[in-house]
Amino acid sequence: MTTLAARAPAKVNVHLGVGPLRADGFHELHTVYLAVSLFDTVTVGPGEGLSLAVSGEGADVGRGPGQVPGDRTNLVWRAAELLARHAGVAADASLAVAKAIPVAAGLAGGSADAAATLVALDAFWGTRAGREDLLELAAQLGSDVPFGLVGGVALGTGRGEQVTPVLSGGSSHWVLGIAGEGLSTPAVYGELDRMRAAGRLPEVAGPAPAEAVLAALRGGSAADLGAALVNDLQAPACSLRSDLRRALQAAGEAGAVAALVSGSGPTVAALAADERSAVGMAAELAGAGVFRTVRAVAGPAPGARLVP
Ligand SMILES: C[C@](O)(CO)[C@H](O)COP(=O)(O)OP(=O)(O)OC[C@H]1O[C@@H](n2ccc(N)nc2=O)[C@H](O)[C@@H]1O
Ligand SMILES: Nc1ncnc2c1ncn2[C@@H]1O[C@H](COP(=O)(O)OP(=O)(O)OP(=O)(O)O)[C@@H](O)[C@H]1O
Repeated sequence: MTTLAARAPAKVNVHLGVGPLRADGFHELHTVYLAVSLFDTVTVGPGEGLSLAVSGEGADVGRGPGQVPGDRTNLVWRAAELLARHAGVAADASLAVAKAIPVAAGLAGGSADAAATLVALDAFWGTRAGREDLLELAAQLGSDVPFGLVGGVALGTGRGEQVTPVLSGGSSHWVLGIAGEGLSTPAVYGELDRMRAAGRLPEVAGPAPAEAVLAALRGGSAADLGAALVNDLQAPACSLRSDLRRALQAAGEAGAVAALVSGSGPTVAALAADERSAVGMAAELAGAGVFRTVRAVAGPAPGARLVP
């Protein structure tokens, strides 16, 4: 076999209820993940030991904030080592990741790459890990990685790693706008804790339940979905990056049904009434000078899959 490729999607959290900080350093979540049509691709081939090449739009290789590591700390490399150890095979493969998902944007790009790597190498090495084993390995790599395998629409509980697929009626159309530099996920969770402790946000006993957004997704109406969107990390992300308020406002002015920060940000996810209006909104927002990158996408998209 020469090479094999798998791709995995970016996500938007259409509901992100965050509970108090747990003793293990994570927060209890009730989240609803929506996979959208923006994919990274991981290609694997023969090699002695592991090697990694990173390419793609905005894929700046390095160790700094917002950069993609080109070494064994990359989630692609870590996923390969983990699967090899689990299956008892030699970790021999050349790995190449082509990034389309913006880095440190709250779109779970690194998690998508880890999920795609598990799927590609499981086939390439013939390790035949079962679905449950792959989900377990994914959870060891990061809270968002199991959802990268599952895709579609799913409820995430625990620290986000326990995923249960849910029904949704039809698709939704979004414009993703990325303003300025990336944001660090731990920094945004830390800011939430500080804001709650200082009384700038109410303290919570547990994560906000996701029922309203789940009902809106089942119904399939963009207006209902827009009214139900929740992200507890939006206020801390805006506190760290004041330009995000202006970016959310720009999405509203361009005709979004509703807009929210995606995950830990700084991506703004603007919900459109339909595909046509998403294309129009993307053109308008690209010209507004607020965003560095603008993409029209649709959800739900499939989870990590081999590319035929
Ligand atoms: C913001 C989200 O993208 C929403 O889906 C995720 O919660 C983040 O998931 P992720 O990037 O896969 O995060 P991980 O790699 O598991 O954790 C990175 C750091 O984020 C914080 N973290 C993450 C998940 C969680 N439920 N509580 C947390 O407090 C912790 O400081 C943790 O050390
Ligand atoms: N394959 C990868 N692609 C991108 N970043 C990676 C990768 N592997 C490791 N990283 C590291 O992870 C950091 C966060 O990248 P990522 O693009 O996954 O952020 P994110 O979308 O905000 O994550 P999330 O939404 O899951 O919190 C990067 O700054 C980088 O240091």
